[in-house]
Order: sequence, then C-alpha cells, then structure tokens
Amino acid sequence: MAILTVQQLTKVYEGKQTYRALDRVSFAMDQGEFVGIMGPSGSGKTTLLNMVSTMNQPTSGEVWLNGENVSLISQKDIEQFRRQHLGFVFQHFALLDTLTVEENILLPLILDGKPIDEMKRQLHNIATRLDIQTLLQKQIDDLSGGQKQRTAIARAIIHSPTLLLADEPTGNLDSKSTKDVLEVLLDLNRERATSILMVSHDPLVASYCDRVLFMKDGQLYNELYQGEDREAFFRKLLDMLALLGGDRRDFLSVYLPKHDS
Ligand SMILES: Nc1ncnc2c1ncn2[C@@H]1O[C@H](COP(=O)(O)OP(=O)(O)OP(=O)(O)O)[C@@H](O)[C@H]1O
Repeated sequence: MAILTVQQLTKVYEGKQTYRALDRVSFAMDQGEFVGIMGPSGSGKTTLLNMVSTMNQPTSGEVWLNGENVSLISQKDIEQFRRQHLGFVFQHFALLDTLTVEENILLPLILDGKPIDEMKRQLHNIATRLDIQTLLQKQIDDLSGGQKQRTAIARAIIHSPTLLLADEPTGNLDSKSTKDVLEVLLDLNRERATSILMVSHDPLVASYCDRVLFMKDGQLYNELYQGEDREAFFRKLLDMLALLGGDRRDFLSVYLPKHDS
C-alpha cells in the first residue's frame, strides 16, 4: 500500500525572477520502503522534502500521506498531523542544547500529552535499540556527533511515525558514525518497517536504500532499485550521478581529500 503519493508536484519561487524549483514531480512510496533522493546541488531535493513534510506549500500538485491530501488539512490541524505522522532527522541534528538526551527524545510525546508510563516504556525500547541507554541523562553538548544523531533519530521515531524524513542525516558525521547511523536506519526499516525518505549527496549512504530517485533541474530524472548487492548498487549510483552531471564534487566530496574540496 502506498503511504506517500506525490502527484505532479510543482514549486515556483516568486521573486525578482521566478524560479521553478520543482516541476511536475510524481512518485509513490510503499509502506516499509527506504527511498533515497539524489541529484546535483540545486536540483530540488530539499524543496521536495519540504513539500512532503508539509513545511512548505506547493504551487500546484498534491501530496497524499497515509491516505490524506495534506494540502486540505487546516492550519489548525497541520501541526498535530505532522507530529503524528512524520519524523524528521536533519544534518545539524536540531536538538535542544538546554535539555538532556531523555528530555529531547520525550519532547514529541510530551507535546502530544501522552501518559508518563507509556512515555517511559517507549523511551526504554527506543534507547535500547539505538544503544543510547547510558546517555539519557547527559547534556547534548557532551555527546559525539554520532550519539547526537542517534538521539535525533530516537526523537524522530518514538511516536512511530508513518514516514521518517531525513535530509543529509550523515552530512556532519565521520565515516564510523556514518556507518553506525546508517545501520540504525536500516534496522528500523527492516525490523519496525519504518518507511524512510532520505536525501543524500553521498552514493555510499544512498546505497543503503531500496530505491533511489534522481532529480535534475527540478524534475524526476530516473530511479534505480538496489536488488541484492549493495556494492553493485553503489557503482550503479556513481554511474547515474556521472550521467546527471553537475559538479562531481557535490556528491564525491566525501571521498576527496579535504584540501581538494
Ligand atoms: N526560498 C527560496 N526562494 C527562491 N529560490 C529558492 C528557495 N529555496 C530554494 N530555491 C532554489 O530552488 C532550487 C532548488 O533548491 P533545493 O534546496 O531544493 O536544491 P537541492 O537539490 O536540495 O540542493 P542542495 O543539494 O545544494 O541542498 C535552487 O536553485 C535554489 O536556489
């Protein structure tokens, strides 16, 4: 069953010059899929994610999430809808530094007025799964990048959202933490059937997805499925990115020496 359907989505930014950042993008995502979005810088990836997340309104076209046309949800109900159905993971973690790890994770449930017992049970399950049980009373500043991102993932999934949206979730992490975070996302996807839509520049990161959509100049250009072999998929992603053009450093910068980027 499709949990997300995007139909003919178009976004035109008005300004001195109008700019068509998204141009009639259509795709669907099944429950339990792990889908990546790749494409050169400026191709419209974040714009697409912002429309799906209901943070930004399209110029035309529709987003259906869990059977609801999100543009028909009233302003009054949209925050509640977002809190119930969506989880967000960002490159810069977006954690509240003045709160502990536990407080950061529980925040969405507190906002929803969930009973304390249920909150604690959920917290225990999630913290164990993400291996952050010993960090719960720590301040955010005392965590490593990987620990911060695992905390952010815990916060994003504690309410079992319909869809987890991730915008460059490993963009700020070293290679060890990147692998840890990807394994966590893959576990959630495989074991809890969490549906994930993830933007990444990095073909190694995107190779964890079941399917990758490629954007170019605001349009959907192509898609590739992983199949059985992640390494072969990684090579296919590289080939597709080369074909897409743009600045190769957009997506290969992670593999280039620092002075070269
Ligand atoms: N608020 C805005 N007003 C005007 N133009 C915008 C706005 N937001 C984005 N754009 C333009 O829309 C295009 C697509 O931007 P978007 O951020 O979606 O690309 P992206 O593929 O996510 O890029 P990157 O990989 O660099 O993050 C870009 O040319 C950008 O300059």
